[in-house]
Amino acid sequence: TSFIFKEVCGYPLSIFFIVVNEFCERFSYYGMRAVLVLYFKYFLRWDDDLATSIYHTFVALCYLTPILGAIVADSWLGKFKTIIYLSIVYAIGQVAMAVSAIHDITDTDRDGTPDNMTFHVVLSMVGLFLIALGTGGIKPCVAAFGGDQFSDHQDRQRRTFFSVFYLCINGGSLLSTIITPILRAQDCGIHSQQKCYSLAFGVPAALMLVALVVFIVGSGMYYKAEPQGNIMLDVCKCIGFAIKNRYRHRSNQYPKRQHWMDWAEEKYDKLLIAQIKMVLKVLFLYIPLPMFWTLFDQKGSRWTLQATTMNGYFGSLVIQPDQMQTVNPILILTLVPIMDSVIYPLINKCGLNFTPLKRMTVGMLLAAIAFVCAALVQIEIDKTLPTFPSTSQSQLKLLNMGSETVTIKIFNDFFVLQASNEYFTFEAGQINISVGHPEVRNTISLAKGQRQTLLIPLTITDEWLMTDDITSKPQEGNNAIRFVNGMKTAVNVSIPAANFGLIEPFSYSNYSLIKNGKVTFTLWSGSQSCEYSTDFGFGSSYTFFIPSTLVFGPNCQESITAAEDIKPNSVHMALQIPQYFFITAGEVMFSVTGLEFSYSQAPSNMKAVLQAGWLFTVAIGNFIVLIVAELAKLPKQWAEYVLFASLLVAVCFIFSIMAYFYTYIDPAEIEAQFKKNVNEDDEDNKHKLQKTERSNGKINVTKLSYYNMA
Ligand SMILES: CC(C)C[C@H](NC(=O)[C@@H](N)Cc1ccccc1)C(=O)O
Repeated sequence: TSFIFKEVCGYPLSIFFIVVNEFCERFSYYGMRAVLVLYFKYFLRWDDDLATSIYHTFVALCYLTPILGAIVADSWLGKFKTIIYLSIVYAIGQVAMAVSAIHDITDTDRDGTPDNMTFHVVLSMVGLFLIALGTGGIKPCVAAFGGDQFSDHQDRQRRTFFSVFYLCINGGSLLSTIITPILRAQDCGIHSQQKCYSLAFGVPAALMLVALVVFIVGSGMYYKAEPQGNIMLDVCKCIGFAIKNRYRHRSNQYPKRQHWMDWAEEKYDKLLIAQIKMVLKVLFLYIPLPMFWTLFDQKGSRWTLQATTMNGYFGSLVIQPDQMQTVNPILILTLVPIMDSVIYPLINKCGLNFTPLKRMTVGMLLAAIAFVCAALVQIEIDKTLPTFPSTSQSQLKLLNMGSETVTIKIFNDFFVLQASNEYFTFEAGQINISVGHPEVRNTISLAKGQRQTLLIPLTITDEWLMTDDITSKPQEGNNAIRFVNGMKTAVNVSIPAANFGLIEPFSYSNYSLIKNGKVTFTLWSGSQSCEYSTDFGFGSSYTFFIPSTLVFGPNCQESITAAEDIKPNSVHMALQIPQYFFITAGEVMFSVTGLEFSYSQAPSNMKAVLQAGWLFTVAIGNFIVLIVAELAKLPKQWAEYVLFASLLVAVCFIFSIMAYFYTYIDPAEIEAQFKKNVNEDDEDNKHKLQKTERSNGKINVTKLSYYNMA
């Protein structure tokens, strides 16, 4: 097809539209993905399990649909039309998501909650399906279409294009993962104000429309390779025939052929057979690759959970656990240019031939190192975690509600205390406790696997109270807070974000979860009030004791005491930076290189198919996470990290052997030779034909017997 070819600094101008399109599309995808789980949980009101499994199913689907997109592009519509049509599907999906998040549509009683949840669920599921189809479908086409814009001699420019392409992916995703959570946190609505998920989905929808428009604007400048018929069907038929024919001629009387695909020669074109051999060689090499993605994609799950047990204060800035993920695109934006302009040229200067497959091997090793770092950080975190009772044990803490210290005897140990900050561990069952002079004895029952606090009343002869305490670290960096009222009157405790309710005399409240930062509690007793302020870190639990001697007035800061049930997270989130650094350096070497490798090694009519094969390794990697995590169930998280690192090192070893035997090819060159062969149909020339292969990244000329050209 005809097109206007314009070049800027040696690069086709058309790629400008392609990279801008990718930037907007990735903004749209990652922006929507960033708030998806919260939308499931808080808007659709699904539980954590359902929300997580639908989320992962959606992500997996996004990496399975590239196969569909590639088949449509390579065999029917061509990449250009496939991108346009599927982008429209994609944009409709994003708009459906935005509409599904407008609570006012079904909020007939105007109480702020949707009244017909089925409408919202169905619309959002349809939306997600369309998005998965769209994003997955266009993904292999956009990268391959970009690669198509370069001519055969523009190898260096094409490599740079793939790096810039990767930068755009990460620029778009970085911006959107910062922006959409902010949009979600706004209040909006017609009849009542609710969290603005519709805006958080609406902006990605708008960006997808921008992506589509930008892509269409560049239309006249693209080189559009024509689709060459239903290539996938031909490939399947050809492979099927080769297998059948080989089986039919299994007896020793038939001479062996060099490659099992050569058994298709009777019926199929030699060029097609050669192209299938090229693709199969690369696909075989892909077998170990999903393991890299298995580790890589745990950034969003395991590493984020790890961050929830860490301290996120960076000076006055507080980083939320899920925000740590933005370190990845930030590092990509810095590492890709450094690698391309400093590290790789430096390695070249040292005379080392750092081939794509060697880069990918190093990338895998770096990812394994990242997991070793994650294990080391986990060991540090584990040291700071509380030791909870085993299933046969119980832990007990004492809180004296009186103003005088009392002597307490448990078995033969004496304690003189107001309150004990530490838990004492016992075998579960009954224990005898004596308190004060004259001694008041009591037998208390300790529950198995529980933490409890014994509240010793003001008058020790009164009934003793036992509270059930928290037995796990509060999730997502929250702090679990409760109050014990030692006063003779009921007290109401509140903060803007939570109300502990009315706490009866000599009684206690339930735990409430509150965020980190400075919190001011207001205590009310009748018309009297006072304020108590304190600072919270991440993941702590406190029992605040209101003594009988408390005087209501401007403040009650001095009187209230805090017992630390669980210490705040003390290992700093900055310690995750090394693991992010290694996984991202690994990603640059593995993923950016792999993207380009998949393009350069694919025959012209199967470029998108190999891109889809590459993305398929991502989908398999995600499934492995689910399977290994489910099967291994290691008691210690650090051990699971070490297991994943070891698996990747083992896989990397296998991959390096496979890579050693891989011969780089130039598909365009081979195809050209074939075509020349057919055109000339000259016996003499045929014998002269030699195969141009790239061995260890350098072009060398060898016999082309493998591809059976002669
Ligand atoms: C997995 C994909 C093949 C590669 C690519 N992803 C990335 O480049 C990630 N670094 C982007 C990212 C952004 C924010 C949080 C985590 C990851 C892609 O999406 O095409």
